[in-house]
Amino acid sequence: MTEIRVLTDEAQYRAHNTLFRRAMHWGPPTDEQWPATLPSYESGRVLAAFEGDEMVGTTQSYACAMVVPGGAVVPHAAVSRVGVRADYTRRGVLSALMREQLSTLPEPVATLRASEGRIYGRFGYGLAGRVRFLRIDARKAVIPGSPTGRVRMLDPDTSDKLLPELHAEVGMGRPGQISRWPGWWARALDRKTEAENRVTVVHSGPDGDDGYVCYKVSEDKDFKHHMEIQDFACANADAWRDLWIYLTRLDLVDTIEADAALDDPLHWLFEDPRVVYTKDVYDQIWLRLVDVPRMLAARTYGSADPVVVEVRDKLLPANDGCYRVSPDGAERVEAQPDITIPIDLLGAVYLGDTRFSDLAAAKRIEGSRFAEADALFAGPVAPLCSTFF
Ligand SMILES: CC(=O)SCCNC(=O)CCNC(=O)[C@H](O)C(C)(C)COP(=O)(O)OP(=O)(O)OC[C@H]1O[C@@H](n2cnc3c(N)ncnc32)[C@H](O)[C@@H]1OP(=O)(O)O
Repeated sequence: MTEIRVLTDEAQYRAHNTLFRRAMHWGPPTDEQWPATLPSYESGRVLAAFEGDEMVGTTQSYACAMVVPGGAVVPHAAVSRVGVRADYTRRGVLSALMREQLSTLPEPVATLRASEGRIYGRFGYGLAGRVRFLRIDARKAVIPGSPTGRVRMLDPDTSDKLLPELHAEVGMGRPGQISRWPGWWARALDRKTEAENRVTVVHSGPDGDDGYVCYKVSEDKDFKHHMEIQDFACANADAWRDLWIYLTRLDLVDTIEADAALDDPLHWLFEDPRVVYTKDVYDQIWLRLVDVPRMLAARTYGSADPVVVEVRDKLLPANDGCYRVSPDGAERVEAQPDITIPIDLLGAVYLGDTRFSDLAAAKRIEGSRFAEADALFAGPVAPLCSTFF
């Protein structure tokens, strides 16, 4: 009989971390890694599955906040470290963990990064945001014109102090972006394991600091230099352009690799748009609406005639019901539905990455008036989450 417990002390957290890491085929946390990992264990949010006294499965979540279409910021649970001991898989351990976690989360929405695409739909998570992985030919990347602001390089101590504050100001510009919690920063800024050889530069415009980029450059066996953009956030187009001017004018860099939103207009910066090559598009945000009435009311909607959407949610049946969505908002109603949609697919359309008409074409949902629903849920910009957890 699987029992789910809330873990409470450091020894249990370390066992949790070891189990999760083994499930991912990684070794246990080293003594060097552990001090920066411990702050990522938040009291009350760490669950483990037990068979008798043996820990056999893990999950946890971090409390933070997420931007929804229209710009509102709502409480959000970042779900992570899901793992089941290899000798206990396919016996319902993950299912028990997910049921317990979903029924006790205080936040109205949760997201996670999925190791595999077939796991989380059954628990109501839908693929809600994708990301492009770009490679830029830095030797040919010419941005005409001059920068408008100033870019300055930070020493590591200044960067450690400034970045959390600056990210909170400039890093929440798209639906799907999430705030960062202290345990996230503890790991990201840990110079022993993560931040070694990382460079941070900050952009300032007329109103002060308004963007930053963190990058690392490494050299391969053929003496080519490759830059990896690790973190990039800015509040406006001038900061964005100036930071890219800085990056592409750096000496001794052959290629630059970066993540970007599907609609990122980066190629338009360059004289030759082909210097930006999309290497891959992969799924990033898997989103679970935990409290559907609250989340439908939190976002804004485009212009179209109202549509009644019927939601079906086996795990959290309080969400079941019909919701009338219009440009003025969303409310629960007793009415004939135009569209019936399972909770995972409502998650998929929520941030605007996917359209109802695409799901209908794929025979994943039924109903009518998909064009109106598309117009209501469409957003001006594609979602993105630049915070890996
Ligand atoms: C957010 C993150 O942390 S992502 C990281 C997830 N972790 C990993 O990938 C680590 C390696 N894998 C594991 O630890 C485990 O196999 C897990 C967590 C993926 C699944 O745990 P299990 O306890 O085996 O899942 P459980 O037995 O509850 O299965 C539930 C259902 O999901 C299905 N399922 C589980 N894992 C997979 C998978 N990898 N691919 C396809 N289906 C899967 C099961 O077949 C089962 O289907 P059913 O309900 O139709 O019978």
